[in-house]
Amino acid sequence: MEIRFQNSPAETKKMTTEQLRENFLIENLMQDDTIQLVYSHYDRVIVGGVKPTSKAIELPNHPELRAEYFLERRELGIINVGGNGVVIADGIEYPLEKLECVYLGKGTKSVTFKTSHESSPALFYLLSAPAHMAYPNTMYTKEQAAPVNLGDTATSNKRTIYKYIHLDGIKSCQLVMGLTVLEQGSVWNSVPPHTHTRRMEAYFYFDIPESHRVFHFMGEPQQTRHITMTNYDAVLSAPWSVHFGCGTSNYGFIWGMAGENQTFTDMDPAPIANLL
Ligand SMILES: O=C[C@H](O)[C@@H](O)CC(=O)C(=O)O
Ligand SMILES: [Zn+2]
Repeated sequence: MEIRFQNSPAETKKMTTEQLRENFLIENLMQDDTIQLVYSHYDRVIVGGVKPTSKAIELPNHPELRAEYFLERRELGIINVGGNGVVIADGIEYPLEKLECVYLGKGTKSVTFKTSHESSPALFYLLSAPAHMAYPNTMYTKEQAAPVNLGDTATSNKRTIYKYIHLDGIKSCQLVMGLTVLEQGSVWNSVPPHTHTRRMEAYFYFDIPESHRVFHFMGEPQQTRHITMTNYDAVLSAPWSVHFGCGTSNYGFIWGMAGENQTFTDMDPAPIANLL
């Protein structure tokens, strides 16, 4: 597990492209028969990826957690962006098709990931945050996520938001998690932009065609920077940072947050006309 400490706004505005990428970009999350984990000190969130192909993969413990097992004092959100797969939590199987989600609460001792068909591996994206009580392990399909249509083709941001873990969906201590899919011809996400200094956020981009890229914007609203994202890359958004992006094609992304509150609409607008 890689550990990433925090960066201040003052430090971040002096960073080169390479430094921005080293500190905020998370690459290579999906590698054959491995689990990849990155511990961010922004709200102590762990971002991960699991790609089981021929064998089952277990969620490991890590000495940095000083726990008996990974979820002893943590909760975990899992969304599959690949072929059909199964998450097994304390002996109970949760079959997950593409874009389905399972939440595992504090106290879940054993977690195993499996692919159903080796020819089309499951790709599990993980987001974990510290938890103070045990909410029940719960699975949701796309339909249960109450899809909401947002944006407009005129502004190239027509998209559908699926909310999985939030106040009116799967209950959690602090995780808020879901995904957004852009329609063909729509390329801008999360516009108009916002910050929420009460919560960090992480974006994980998927379904970006191989020869295309998403330019993910970050930084203080009057000190924006961008990070060029490839398919299956994630990016950390500091609580003080904007997070929005523009692709050279349409794509999808998983968003997830943890911090002071779980109110999805608790956002401070960063109006487009004020961005620098
Ligand atoms: O705080 C909320 C997050 O930034 C995302 O949910 C925004 C998003 O998915 C979108 O507008 O498409
Ligand atoms: Zn946000």
